[in-house]
Amino acid sequence: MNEIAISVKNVSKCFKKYPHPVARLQEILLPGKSKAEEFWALQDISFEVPKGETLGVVGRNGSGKSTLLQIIAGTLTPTTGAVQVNGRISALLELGSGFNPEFTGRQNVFFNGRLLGLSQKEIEDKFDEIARFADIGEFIDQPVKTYSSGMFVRLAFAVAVNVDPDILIVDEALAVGDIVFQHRCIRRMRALMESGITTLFVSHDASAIKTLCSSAIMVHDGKMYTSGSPNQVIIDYMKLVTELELNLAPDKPELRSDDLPSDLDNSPATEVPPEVEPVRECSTPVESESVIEANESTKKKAARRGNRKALIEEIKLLDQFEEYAGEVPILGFNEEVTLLIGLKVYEPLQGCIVGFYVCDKNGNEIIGSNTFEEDLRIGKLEAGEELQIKFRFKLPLRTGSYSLTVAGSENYSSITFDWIDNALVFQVLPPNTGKQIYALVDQPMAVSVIQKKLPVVVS
Ligand SMILES: Nc1ncnc2c1ncn2[C@@H]1O[C@H](COP(=O)(O)OP(=O)(O)OP(=O)(O)O)[C@@H](O)[C@H]1O
Repeated sequence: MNEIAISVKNVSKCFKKYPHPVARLQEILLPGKSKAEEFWALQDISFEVPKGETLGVVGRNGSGKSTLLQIIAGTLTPTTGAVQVNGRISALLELGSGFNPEFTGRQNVFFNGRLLGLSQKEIEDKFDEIARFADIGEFIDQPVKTYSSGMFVRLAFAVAVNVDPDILIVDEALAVGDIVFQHRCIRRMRALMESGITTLFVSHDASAIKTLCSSAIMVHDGKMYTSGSPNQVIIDYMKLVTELELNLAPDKPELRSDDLPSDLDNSPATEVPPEVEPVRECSTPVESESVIEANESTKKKAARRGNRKALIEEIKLLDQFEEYAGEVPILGFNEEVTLLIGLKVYEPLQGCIVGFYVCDKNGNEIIGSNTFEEDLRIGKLEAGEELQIKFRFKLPLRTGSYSLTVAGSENYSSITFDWIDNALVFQVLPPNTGKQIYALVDQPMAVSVIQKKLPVVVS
């Protein structure tokens, strides 16, 4: 069994909230007459992170993520519960926390290094690498109070990732630096993850969570809402966010497999749309056991959200001959396919936009578009109308299995009426030329070589 790097057991955190600052003083002077209100920022959170794993933490603003990370990093104590950490933690929690504003960047590197348990010699050995990574030039010898927020994060990140931590905790800090720096951070974090360190990564960036993390948790209103694969947690997160926007939020996460029809029962629709599964054409017999497995797993992971003013009632892939490709299509490399989306309107719409993504196993969006971007405008729609939309595109993809996300939103409000993740899974076969595809997508390309002959040496 994997060694556990972080164990969080039944952790809760209660803050006191005072109506005004004087109330805090009154509490000290007149104990027993406190006007403070208790606020539980975290309630009964438990999870474990095995050594070497990268755990993504997602949740809306104020859900308790920073509080949780600060408790794990040891800068806050839990009110109840326990945290056990095996290894040295380097945390990038709040911008500039741990930096003394009067010290120069150089002095802060040494100050922080010592706080993290490194010897003077160890920091001296690492200093050049830290300064190179931060890349803030002469500012390294200026007081950090003169830094821009970008410089701050550069130095903080450079220190955090170069002190040989066993556990790295990163809270959203990557969003502050410029794009070049963000890329450098991601590369460095990947290298650290591959070297076997344990990472906790808080971000609102779904694709960063999906690409960087091996698993994820979602905190909502201070409670553990869901946990699992990054892709599934992001799907649950997006579903909750949409439902909260539409005032449809459930108190608890819903089952994600067979309960799709009932997951929007509170919809304000006047003419109630039928309870539907995400539509797959089921009449064609499945071809093999692996196909059956793929279908079962699709069904388990499919997730649906939206206000149901219109519903996607048909999703089919057609092969290069425009023939139905089956429930779990197996398609050729670069095959031209047609995605057919059938829509039924249940309440009037001020026009709509329908789109799709082809996602890889981690949920990264590889191909996608929508009717608006393709210059196809769909005008006002009345209840009862039905539409069939076709996207035709090629699949220049690496061999493997992919899923389709299909969605529609109302034109002017941009409110989603139906969004189905993992609506359908399909396989892409290797190219029959024998060419090996290493990247996610293969582009046709021209290659040439100019070989310069070495001058003939006459002896
Ligand atoms: N020191 C504190 N005293 C009182 N309440 C606090 C304190 N720190 C945090 N809170 C409250 O606890 C809740 C959780 O805050 P936290 O910063 O952990 O959320 P978050 O998920 O990290 O949010 P964000 O994504 O905006 O950073 C919030 O309602 C916040 O106001």
